[in-house]
Amino acid sequence: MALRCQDITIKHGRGNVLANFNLELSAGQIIALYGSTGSGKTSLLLLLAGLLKPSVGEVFVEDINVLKDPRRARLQTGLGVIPEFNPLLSHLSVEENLTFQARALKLAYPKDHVCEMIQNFRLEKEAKRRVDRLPALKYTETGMAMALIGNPALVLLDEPEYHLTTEETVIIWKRLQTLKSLGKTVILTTRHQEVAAQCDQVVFMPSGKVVSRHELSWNSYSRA
Ligand SMILES: Nc1ncnc2c1ncn2[C@@H]1O[C@H](COP(=O)(O)OP(=O)(O)OP(=O)(O)O)[C@@H](O)[C@H]1O
Repeated sequence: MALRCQDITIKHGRGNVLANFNLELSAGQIIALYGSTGSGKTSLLLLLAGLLKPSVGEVFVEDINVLKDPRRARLQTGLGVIPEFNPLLSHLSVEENLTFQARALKLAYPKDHVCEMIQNFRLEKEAKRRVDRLPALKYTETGMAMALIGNPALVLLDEPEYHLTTEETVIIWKRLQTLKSLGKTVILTTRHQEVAAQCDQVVFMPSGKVVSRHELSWNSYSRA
């Protein structure tokens, strides 16, 4: 089991973003949280990352209770760039950001992990550049490197196609397939049907209804 959300209610202000929300997903898949603006996709990512507390409910990642054991859960969960909660420090370089993350996760041999990520994402030329001066693809890849540096089982990405060209989106998609082949679970948010349709499973937000790609019929489910 990659994750389980049990009877989750998230309140923002006076309203509920999610109410009595339940979700169970198995490991090793690419999963889309698909829904329109304001349907709670980012809130769910933050919840899974342990960065948002629900008013009610429990969250388990790899059988770790995220609310009761956030430190252990954090080692299993890598979060990419989220506009509302961006882990990238804009005035620091790629290398400095990765080093910061490696130290925050208390990884042994942080330099080795930083070098590995820079090599894997072919960020050698950009390593000393400030992240706010990177082209969009390299910025997204730096966010993915930040998410992956602790070798988590679950990788969370908020609209990874955002700001990217079609060709760049294909490059990111290949990277996601590689993560899947390594046994990782990838959860991404999207507002785009064509992105969701490429994923193994689609979670319709805010209902939490899960449909596998093979069962998907957009005509009947697009308003689920
Ligand atoms: N910190 C906050 N305080 C108050 N309301 C919030 C907060 N964060 C999110 N919301 C509200 O909660 C609802 C869900 O927001 P969320 O960002 O999770 O949706 P989303 O599906 O990711 O939307 P988008 O596709 O635009 O990113 C929205 O109505 C939003 O305005």
